[in-house]
This record gives sequence, C-alpha cells and structure tokens, in this order.
Amino acid sequence: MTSDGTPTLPPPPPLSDRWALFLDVDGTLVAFADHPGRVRVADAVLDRLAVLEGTLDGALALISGRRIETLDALFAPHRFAAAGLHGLQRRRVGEALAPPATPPVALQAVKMQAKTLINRYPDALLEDKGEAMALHWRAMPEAAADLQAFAVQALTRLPGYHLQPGDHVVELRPSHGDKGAAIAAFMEEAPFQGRRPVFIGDDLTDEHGFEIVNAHGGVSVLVGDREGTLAEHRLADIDAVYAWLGATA
Ligand SMILES: O=P(O)(O)OC[C@H]1O[C@H](O[C@H]2O[C@H](CO)[C@@H](O)[C@H](O)[C@H]2O)[C@H](O)[C@@H](O)[C@@H]1O
Repeated sequence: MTSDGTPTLPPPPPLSDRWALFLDVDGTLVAFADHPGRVRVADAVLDRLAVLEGTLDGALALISGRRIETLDALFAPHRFAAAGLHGLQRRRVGEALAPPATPPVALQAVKMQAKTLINRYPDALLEDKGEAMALHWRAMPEAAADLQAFAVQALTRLPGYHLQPGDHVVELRPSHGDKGAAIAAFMEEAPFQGRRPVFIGDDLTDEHGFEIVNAHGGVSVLVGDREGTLAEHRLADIDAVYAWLGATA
C-alpha cells in the first residue's frame, strides 16, 4: 500500500518473445549521476539488450529524453531503434538519423540567459540539447526554485515550446511529439506491428508512454514508487529492471 492508500502495483508478467519492448533510459536502464555525461550502461545490460533485440525480431526501442546521438554513444557499439528528445526524434533500426534541426533564435537567447543564471550555481547545469535544453539541479538542490522560475518565464518567449518537468530537472522542448506518440508510431510499423507493447519508465515524461501502451492492451511498468502514475505494473528499482530483463549487471 502506498502512502496515499492506493494498492501497490503488481510486477509485470515475464517477458514474452512475442512482445514489443520499449525502454526509457535514465532511471530505468542507467542509474542517476550528478552529471548527464557521467552515466554508463553496464556491459551485461548492453549484451542482454542486444540478445533481446534478436529474440524479439528487432522489436526493441529506446524511448528517451536524451538525443538519439547521445543514446548511440551511450549504447555503443549498438544502435538500437530509438526515440529521442521525449519523442521529437525517432529512428528505425538500420536507418540514418535525420540531421539536427536548427534551434529557433529565441531559444538561443534563452540559452545565453540560462548560462548567466547557472553561473550563480556552480554545481547546477545547463544541458544544451539543440532544439531543447535542460536545467539540472541534482548536485545543487538549492538552485531548483530559481531554475524552475527561469524556465516558466522563458517559456513565454518560446512559442511552440513546452515545459517538461523531470527528476531534478526542468526542460524546455518543442511541444509537438511525446514518448506516447513515438511508441504509437513504432507500433504502426514492422517489426513492432501486431505485437503487445511493453514500456518501462520512471519519470513524468514516461506517463505519455504508459497511456499509449495501456490503450494498446500492453504492459506499462513504473520503476520506483511515484504516485499518480498510469502504469499498471511496478518494478522497485533499476536492479529489478535488470532482473526482469534477464541482465546481470
Ligand atoms: O527519458 P530518459 O531517458 O529518462 O531521460 C530523461 C533525462 O535524463 C537525463 O537527466 C537525468 O539523468 C541525469 C544523469 O543521471 C541526472 O543528472 C538528471 O538529474 C536526470 O534528470 C538527461 O540529462 C536529460 O537530457 C533527459 O531528458
């Protein structure tokens, strides 16, 4: 039972090779670190994902807030099917990645102002993701209020943009697309089409994915114990994800 009195969610059923597997990255496949560049995917996890991609006939995709270019570096030498920037980017397996879009001039100005603000908080971080940007305070929680207020104010100068709250982070990203839309698009195509989707994620942005997967009669899995989720199953932590995937990290 959670603190608000709702029943604890059950664990997901065992993975079937007839399913389509969609995986969030930070907080699901990799443990959090103070800096986005300091995470690492364990070799055992990489190896297991490569095996699963084969047993699922290619129906495996990473669904992340990071850019796909960053995912390719993290998961090298593998290049999995992926959605990046919370669904703004999407790449099928074996496909070349579309060149990055030019960020709007207004976003460049916001990034410059964010740099000035970040200078007051040496352990906070501006992550420049091209068309999107993230303000991180994991290593400096006292910066949270100022960074969130800055993002709310900056949003008024960014038509077509959306404020994406996350785990010790607030992001400004183009409003079109989300993780659910990316999963739905994969489900329209081989090798995902006709399979039962399963999506595992931990953060608020993953709720879009849970909603779509539920609508497809799939298996939605929250990592951790956040309240108010649409997920119908739960794994306690990253180690439980590894165990469910059959990866020994
Ligand atoms: O959708 P995800 O794959 O979960 O990506 C969400 C964001 O993850 C990264 O930030 C988070 O992880 C960092 C590294 O552990 C951590 O320092 C930060 O506090 C977390 O919010 C990434 O930096 C973002 O770009 C992603 O959108």
